[in-house]
Amino acid sequence: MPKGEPFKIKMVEPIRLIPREEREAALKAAHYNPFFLRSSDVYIDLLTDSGTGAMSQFQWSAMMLGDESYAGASSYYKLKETVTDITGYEYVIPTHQGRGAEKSAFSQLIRPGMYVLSNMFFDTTRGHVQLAGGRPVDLLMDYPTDEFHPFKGNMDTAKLERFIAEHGAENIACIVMTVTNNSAGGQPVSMANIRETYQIAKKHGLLVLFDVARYAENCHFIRMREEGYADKAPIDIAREMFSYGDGLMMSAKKDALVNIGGLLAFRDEDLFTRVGAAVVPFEGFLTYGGLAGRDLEAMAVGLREALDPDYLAYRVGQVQYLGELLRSAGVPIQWPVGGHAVFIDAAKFLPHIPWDQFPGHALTLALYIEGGVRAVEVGSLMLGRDPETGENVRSPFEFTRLAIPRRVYTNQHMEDVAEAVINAYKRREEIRGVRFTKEPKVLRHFTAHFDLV
Ligand SMILES: Cc1ncc(COP(=O)(O)O)c(/C=N/[C@@H](Cc2ccccc2)C(=O)O)c1O
Repeated sequence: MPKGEPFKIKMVEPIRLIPREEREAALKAAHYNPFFLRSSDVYIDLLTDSGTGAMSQFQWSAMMLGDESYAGASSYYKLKETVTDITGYEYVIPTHQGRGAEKSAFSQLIRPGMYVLSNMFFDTTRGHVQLAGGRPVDLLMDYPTDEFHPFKGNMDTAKLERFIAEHGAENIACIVMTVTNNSAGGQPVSMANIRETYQIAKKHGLLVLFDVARYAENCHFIRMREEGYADKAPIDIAREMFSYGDGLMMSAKKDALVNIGGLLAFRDEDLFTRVGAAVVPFEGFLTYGGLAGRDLEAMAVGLREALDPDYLAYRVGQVQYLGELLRSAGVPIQWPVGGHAVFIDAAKFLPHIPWDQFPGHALTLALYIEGGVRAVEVGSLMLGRDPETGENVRSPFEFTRLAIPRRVYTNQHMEDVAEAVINAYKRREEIRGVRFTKEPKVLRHFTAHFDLV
C-alpha cells in the first residue's frame, strides 16, 4: 500500500505561523475564545471538520453545471438520485446546513415536553430539540476513555428499553442515532447496535432518524472492525445501515465533502410532507432548501467520493496518525481515536483545573499560544446549563477536540500539531482555567467571552 495521499495537489492556499507575542495579543483580543480569532492568525485550523474540507476537481467542475432554477432544477434531481441510491430513502430535501435540517424536522415532530432519545446528541442537534420544546436524553454506552472498544459510540439499548418502559412511548417524539458519535469522541456505532435500536424502536412504534454528518466514516469503521463486513464496499454498508432507520438529517459539510449544505431524507411520504412544511418558510423551496444549484451539484459528487475506500483509509488513517503521535508521547487522549478528530482528555491533562473552569477550553488556549493551532472544547462548556435548574451541566467527558479537515493538511502538519500539544503538556501545570465575562443563553461556547482564572 502506498504511504501517500490518494490525490495530488492542484491548488494551494498559503498559511503561516505568526510570532508568539502576536498570538498572545490575538487571543486576548478574541476574549480568550478561539472562535473570535481571525483565520489569518491561525496556523493549523482544527476548530472543526465542518465545511473546511477541500473539494475535488470533479466537484468543482460539476458546479459549472449548477441549474439555478427556483424549482425542479436538474441539479436537485442529480442530488436526489444519489441520496436515494445510497440510502434507499425516496423523499429528499436539501437544507442550508445540518441545523436547517434539525430545525425543520424537530419543529414538526416534537410536541413541547416530549422526550427525544439518542446514543448522544451533538450540541446543535441538542439545541434544536430544546428549541422545539423537547427534552433530549443521551443513552450512550459507558466505556472508559482510555480503553479499547471498537464501537464506543453505541446506544445503550438496555437503558433505551428501560427509558421507554418508564416514560411511555407516547411521550417520546423519536430516536436520533448519531453516526459517528461526535460528542462521544467521533466514535463509531456498530451495525448490530443500529439494527437492535431500530428493532426496539419498531416494537414501540417509534421513529428512528439518523444524524449522519459522518456516515461514511462510520461505514469505514464497520468495514474495519465488525464481523462480516470486511469484504463489503462502504456504499453497501451504508445501504444496510440506512435500512435500519426512517429518515435522516445530515450536515453535508462533513461526509458530503462540501463547504455548505445539509440534507433531509425520508422513507415515508407523510414524514416528507410534515417536515417539508417547515422547510419552505425556514430554508426555501423543497428542491433547493437554501442552497444554490451549484451547491447541490457539488454535494451529489461529494456524497459518493466520501464512500471511496482509498479516501476513507487515508482520511481516517491521518486522524489515527496524529493520535499515535500523541499517545506515544504519553499525552492522555481518548482511545481508540475516532474518525474525524483526536479528542485529548483534558481532565487528565489538566487535573488541577476544576470542571467548571473548563479544562478542555483552557487547553485550546494553550495550543494556540504554543503552535498557532486552533481547537475546540467538547465538554461541560459545550454542554451548557440545565434549562430547568440553570446550573452548569457536568459532561461525562472533558475533551479538547483536534478536528481534522478532509483533504487539507499533510502529515507534516500533524507533526507540527503534535509538537504544540506535547510542548503544552510539558508546561501543563502553568495552564489556568477560565471564567465567563459574557455568557450567551444558547450554544454559549460559540460566542462566550472569557478571562483567565
Ligand atoms: C453530529 C452533528 N450533527 C449536526 C451538526 C450541525 O451541522 P451544521 O449545522 O454545523 O451543518 C454537527 C455540527 N458539527 C460541527 C459544529 C461545530 C462545533 C464546534 C466548532 C465549529 C462547528 C462540528 O462538530 O464541528 C454535527 O457534528
